[in-house]
Amino acid sequence: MKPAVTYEHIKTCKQSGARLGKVHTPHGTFETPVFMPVGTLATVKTLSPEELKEMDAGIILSNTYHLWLRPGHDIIKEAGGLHKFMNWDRAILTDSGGFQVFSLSDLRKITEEGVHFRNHMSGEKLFLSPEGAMEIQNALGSDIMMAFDECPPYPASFEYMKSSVERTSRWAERCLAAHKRPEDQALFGIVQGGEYEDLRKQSAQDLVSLDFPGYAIGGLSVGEPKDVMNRVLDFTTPWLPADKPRYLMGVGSPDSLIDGAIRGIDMFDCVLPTRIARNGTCMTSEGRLVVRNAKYARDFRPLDENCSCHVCQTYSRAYIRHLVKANETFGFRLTSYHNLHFLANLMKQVRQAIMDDRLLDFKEEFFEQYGFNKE
Ligand SMILES: CC1(C)O[C@@H]2[C@@H](CO[C@@]3(CNc4nc5cc6c(=O)[nH]c(N)nc6cc5[nH]4)OC(C)(C)O[C@@H]23)O1
Ligand SMILES: [Zn+2]
Repeated sequence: MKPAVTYEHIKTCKQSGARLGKVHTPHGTFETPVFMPVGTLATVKTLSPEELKEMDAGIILSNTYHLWLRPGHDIIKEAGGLHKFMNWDRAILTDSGGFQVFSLSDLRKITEEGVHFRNHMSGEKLFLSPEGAMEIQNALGSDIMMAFDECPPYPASFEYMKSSVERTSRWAERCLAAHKRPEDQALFGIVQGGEYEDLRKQSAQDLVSLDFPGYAIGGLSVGEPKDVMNRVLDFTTPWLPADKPRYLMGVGSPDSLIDGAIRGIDMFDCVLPTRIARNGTCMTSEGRLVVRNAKYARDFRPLDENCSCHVCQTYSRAYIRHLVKANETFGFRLTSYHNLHFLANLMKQVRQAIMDDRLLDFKEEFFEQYGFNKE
């Protein structure tokens, strides 16, 4: 059977080893490396699908855990699936819920069967298993589904991490067995193992032996230093097949996106750009800009003088500062639009640098201008 999602390798950057590719899905093709805007509750907060198309977003992310609790996957199924429900006709990836349980709710108890926890809003006792996570994602109809995994807290002991990796591998098998629509929806495995090289290798080999159509690297962007993340990528990606997509979960700062692409990652997601936008912080080519600062009260320049987005062509820092200070929703729409456009444009520049075999040079130039080298 033809897999629902396939990876097409275009070229490898001679200077960095980064790869340029395309991912073909039942809802269209997107180029990689790609940053995926996060739409946890079936909306990329404050923005419309039309605005996301303006910035050429080819895939967005949503969450099993959140949509199961609210509005309920049965309602979304009745609506004809998540694409129809939210009027998004391009690709959707859904995370499986395991991580969200750990990052959102307390009173969690993990067993071989699955995870017992409380609804983070109502306190109601709930249970989620690999089979449950598959049923919900099959109902949502996402093009890419994630396996139900455990993302252990950082740091974790080797012993705990080893038993967790082995359970996550057993859960991955249960996910494959429970997945009802492999011809329409691709199920990606999630590699765990913390910062332990042999556990990352064991996790990757366990999952590759199950022949998933794509692989995520989980257990990162959970508070570890950036050099730890980069080291884990260096010794994990070589165990993943070159002809399948590689997805680094939860990563969205400009430096980590470039460093991840250099290490062979194709897909990224993070709430960072839209989360910081809602408190008035913007990503610009000269670094972060906190537009609510008083120094911008009479600054009539755009957020970013090097940005081609409609926000930067139309509105001033003074106006956006005024809106954000007044807690006006339009202000957060403008900062969110710009931040996502900024990352979409960054990934376009990364793809061009790979095409031109100069991603390491691009990294140097970008870091210099953005100010990372000063960090
Ligand atoms: C960077 C930034 C701003 O992103 C925020 C906040 C804290 O980090 C984030 C992002 N990091 C992140 N790591 C992940 C690991 C896994 C994983 O191992 N398995 C599965 N199924 N899903 C995952 C999703 C992940 N998201 O995770 C939450 C808690 C969702 O908020 C995000 O700091
Ligand atoms: Zn802009």
